[in-house]
Amino acid sequence: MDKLLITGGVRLDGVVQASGAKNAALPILAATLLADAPVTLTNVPRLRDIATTLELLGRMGAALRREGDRIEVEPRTLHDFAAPYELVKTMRASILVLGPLLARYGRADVSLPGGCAIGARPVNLHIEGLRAMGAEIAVEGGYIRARASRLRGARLVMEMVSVTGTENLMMAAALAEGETVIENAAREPEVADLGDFLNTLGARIEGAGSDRIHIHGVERLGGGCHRVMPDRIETGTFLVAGAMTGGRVRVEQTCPECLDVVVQKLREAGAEVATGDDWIALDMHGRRPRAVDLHTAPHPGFPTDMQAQFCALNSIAEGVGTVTETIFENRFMHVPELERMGAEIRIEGNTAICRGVERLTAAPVMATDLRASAGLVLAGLVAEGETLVDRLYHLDRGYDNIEAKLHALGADLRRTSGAD
Ligand SMILES: CC(=O)N[C@H]1[C@@H](OP(=O)(O)OP(=O)(O)OC[C@H]2O[C@@H](n3ccc(=O)[nH]c3=O)[C@H](O)[C@@H]2O)O[C@H](CO)[C@@H](O)[C@@H]1O
Ligand SMILES: C=C(OP(=O)(O)O)C(=O)O
Repeated sequence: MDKLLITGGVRLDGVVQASGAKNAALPILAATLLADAPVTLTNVPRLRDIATTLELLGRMGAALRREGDRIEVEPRTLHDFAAPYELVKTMRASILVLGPLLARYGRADVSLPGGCAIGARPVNLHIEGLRAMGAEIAVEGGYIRARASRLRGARLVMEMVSVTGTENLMMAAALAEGETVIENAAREPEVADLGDFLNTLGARIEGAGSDRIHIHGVERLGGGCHRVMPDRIETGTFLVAGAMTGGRVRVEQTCPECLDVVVQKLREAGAEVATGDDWIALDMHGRRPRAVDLHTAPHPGFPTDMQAQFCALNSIAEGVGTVTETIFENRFMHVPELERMGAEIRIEGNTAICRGVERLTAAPVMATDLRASAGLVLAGLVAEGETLVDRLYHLDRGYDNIEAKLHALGADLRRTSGAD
């Protein structure tokens, strides 16, 4: 099992290119199932979750070709309409094939994802929305078994803001008969990117990226080409790395307007941050960050996927900072590991109260989920000594070549196999 060995204490300095966004590429790959012609995607990140999605699409019968960051999908050879438990359990985003399969092929058997290390993660809103569009859905044996001759457009009012829920329903509605309106839709930029992709294939979607999405169902979707948007969470992670090490980091090929709140928090932490069309440059001028207070919220609020990284920042910052998690009930698994490195953090309900320490000390730590791993890597970058981050497969789900990118910024780290 791969581990990351990090020698802390280097002030990061340099330029890094953002990869394509995992959380845009996954729904877009699922949406290729709606098409009636080949689809080409570019800027697809090299991640374990992408490999899992390709395995899923391949098992269903899609023909796939991958070259670097480019993936071609021929969906017309599809013959199997199931997402089995063994794949869904490794990647919750598999639930995103539910809407496309049902809308395009009239049937889908998708394993229930269940919870994961960060919380319960229910999908009742996906099921209720599809039912409102006329689908017959049974939940049995751990599977969602959905059938529909043709979905009908409907007015869907989301009781909670759900990112994958909005995406599943938007994809299903693209091929439904008539009009669908999704109220209280998730406003994440990745939802907008999915809407743009579907419109490229011939869908008629307005308002994706706002809280009200209007979809005029069409008879068929054709092929097309789409460039996946940049990864705002990867971008934010590198910026926090710059801030924590007192360094200077410029992220290019990214999406500054998707990171407004994160940039605001970095400025509050004392960083000088400049932005351009597609770049963000952070300079911490060798200073120690100031602790920040934040609470996670659906976009445009502070992203839950950046919370662990800011816990790491607060752990070495000046002062006391509070991080309140409102999306998931159990997303503080990084806290006990940070404490093993000397962080002083107290959890009260859904808030982590952190009094920054002058320095962390290296320790072997264990990653429990994707962003927790990112938080521990960041802590390792500033800790005294050699930090060994175990269970790196979590990190590989969502960070494209992270060690090479950090290395380019001057970090001292290397991947080791379990045998080392
Ligand atoms: C709003 C939000 O920040 N969503 C995050 C969520 O997306 P993801 O799509 O995984 O989760 P949702 O957005 O659906 O969940 C948001 C909230 O709604 C609840 N819920 C969701 C669906 C449902 O059918 N019933 C229900 O009760 C969830 O328990 C959660 O508290 O995790 C992703 C991975 O960390 C993040 O990238 C997203 O930013
Ligand atoms: C937890 C994440 O992903 P997933 O929803 O695939 O578990 C994430 O992107 O931070």
